[in-house]
Amino acid sequence: MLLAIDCGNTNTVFSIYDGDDFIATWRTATEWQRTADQYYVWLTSLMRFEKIEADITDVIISSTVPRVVFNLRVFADRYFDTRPMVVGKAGCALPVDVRVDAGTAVGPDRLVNTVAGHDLFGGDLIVVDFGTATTFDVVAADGAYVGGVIAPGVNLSLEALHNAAAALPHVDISQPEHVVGTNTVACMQSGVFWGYVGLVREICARIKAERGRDMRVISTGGLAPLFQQAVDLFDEFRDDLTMHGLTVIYKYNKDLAD
Ligand SMILES: Nc1ncnc2c1ncn2[C@@H]1O[C@H](COP(=O)(O)OP(=O)(O)O)[C@@H](O)[C@H]1O
Ligand SMILES: CC(C)(COP(=O)(O)O)[C@@H](O)C(=O)NCCC(=O)O
Ligand SMILES: [K+]
Repeated sequence: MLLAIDCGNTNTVFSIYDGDDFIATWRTATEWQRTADQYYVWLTSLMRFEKIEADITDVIISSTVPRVVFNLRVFADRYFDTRPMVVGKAGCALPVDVRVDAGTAVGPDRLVNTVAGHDLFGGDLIVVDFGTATTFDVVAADGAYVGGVIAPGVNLSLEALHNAAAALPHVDISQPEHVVGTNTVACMQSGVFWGYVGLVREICARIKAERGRDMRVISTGGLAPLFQQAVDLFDEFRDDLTMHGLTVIYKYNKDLAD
């Protein structure tokens, strides 16, 4: 069985697959100090709770936080006796080209999203991922990653307002009832929510214009449905897009090795 680990700047998601069958998924906060032993205790107690008996033989990791990779490697080696594939590192080939400026270290999550988007929806795509940052990954007709856009994440924007202005409280994102807020929280929610709708719409329109073609917009991340329900921003939403990409990259490398 495969353990796929998607480590973002805020959360790390662990998913187990048996061949193509999805078995289970769990999420924990990303902390680079966490040791291999801590990962193991956490994961096995959740597996026991859900009565899942998984015989993990392979591990694949994508991490936007370089420092966590060391302990995740030890985790795979010590408890599953396997050398993990790490996206962006030697020994982990990608089934798509990456066409960016020389020396650019593209976030592995963006490469994985590109692979997943191409596998599920073909080419000429914009993949929007609502993570710590909001990323737009541009996927060419042949599936190559050809660049994109990085914008501050939704919660990061709200946190920045709260941290920088003494009178602004901590606020959770939601769709405000009116654009014109009549209290502080409603004003902040309006600024970030409608500002974000505009940001996504404008960036997607400009990407399509710059590339001179229509492109499908694929979204992922917990906040995508919140924006989609307000206005038609995306053609497709896939909650598990990054995980799906990890399974595609795993299979691609397994086939190369056989
Ligand atoms: N379903 C959701 N509803 C509200 N907030 C969410 C949801 N999913 C994630 N978030 C928040 O969105 C931000 C990004 O989360 P996540 O997608 O896990 O980021 P990353 O992949 O960068 O670790 C975090 O602040 C997280 O708490
Ligand atoms: C842009 C990101 C911070 C997004 O990370 P996330 O929000 O998923 O934690 C990450 O993809 C990253 O560190 N990228 C490196 C620079 C680049 O992709 O060009
Ligand atoms: K991500």
